[in-house]
Amino acid sequence: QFHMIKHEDLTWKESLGQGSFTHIFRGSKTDQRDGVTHTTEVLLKVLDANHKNCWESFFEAASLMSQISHKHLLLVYGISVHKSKNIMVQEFVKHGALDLYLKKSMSVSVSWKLDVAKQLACALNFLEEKNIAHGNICAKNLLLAREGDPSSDNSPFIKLSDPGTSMALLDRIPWVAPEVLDTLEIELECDKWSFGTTLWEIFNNGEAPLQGQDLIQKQQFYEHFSNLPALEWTELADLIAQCMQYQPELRPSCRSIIRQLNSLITSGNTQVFAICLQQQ
Ligand SMILES: N#Cc1ccc(Nc2nc(N)cc(-n3ccc(CO)n3)n2)cc1
Repeated sequence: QFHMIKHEDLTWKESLGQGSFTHIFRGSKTDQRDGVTHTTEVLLKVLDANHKNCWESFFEAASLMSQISHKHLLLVYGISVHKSKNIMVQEFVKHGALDLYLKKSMSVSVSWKLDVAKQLACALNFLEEKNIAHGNICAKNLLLAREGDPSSDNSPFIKLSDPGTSMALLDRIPWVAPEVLDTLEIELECDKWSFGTTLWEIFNNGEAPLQGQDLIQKQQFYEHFSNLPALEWTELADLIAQCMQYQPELRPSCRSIIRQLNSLITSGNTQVFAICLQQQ
C-alpha cells in the first residue's frame, strides 16, 4: 500500500543520528518522470536489522502516513528494502526535530510556541476527522520545516512525523496516555493526552517531562494520578491539565483545543500590545 523505491535510486549522505531502533541519514532519491531525471533531497530512516520484530509497526507507520496527506503531516515517499535493511524514504525537513531545536535556541517567543502548538492541533484535528489515532505525539516527532524568525514576521512551520516504532511503553511515560498501559489500544483520546505533554515540552524549551526519573518512578506517576508541574501561565496550564485528564472521555475535542489556543494567542498579543502602549 505504498510506493517501493529501488535501492539504486537512493544516494546516502551523512548520518543525522540514531533513534531507539532506527538510524537516520541525509540522502537523495532519483526518479524518472516523463523521461526527465529528478533528484529530491530525502531523509532515510533505517530500521536496525536486529529489530526485525518491530518492522511491522515501522511499515504500519509508513503506510499510515502515505495514505493521507496534509500540510502538517510528514510526506513519506515510500519504502526501500535492501538485503536485511528496511528503509523509510521521507521528505527532508530542513531544521529537524523540534525538541532538539528548542533545546538549542532558547530564544523563541511565546507567540512562536503558540503558533507551533496550533499547527499541531490542526494536524490532530485532521487525523481526528479521519478517525486516525497517531499514537506517538511528542516534540521529538515534530519536525521544523521553517524556522520563522522574530525580525521578519514569517512564522514557523511544523510537520508531524510518522508514529515511528512503538518504543517500550514505560519509556514513553508521560507521553503515552495512562489507559494505554492497561488496554494497549491507541484511541483518539490518547493523542489528546500526548498533545498536553507536548505542549508542556514546547513551553519548557524542549526539556523532557519527568527527566531522569526511572521506570518505577514513571509508573508511580500514573499510579498516583500525578500531574506535570503547572506552568506559570495559568490559562495554558489549564489547557494542559484538560488534555492530561486521567479519564479519556473528559479530554477536550480538537476543536475546543484550537479555540482555546486562539484565545491564548489573542490574549498574548493583547498583553504585548498593552505593554508596548505603557512603554510609549
Ligand atoms: N542537524 C540536523 C538535521 C537533522 C534532521 C533534519 N531533517 C529531518 N527530516 C525528517 N524527515 C525527519 C527528521 N528526523 C529527525 C529525528 C527524527 C525522529 O525520527 N526524524 N529529520 C534536518 C536537519
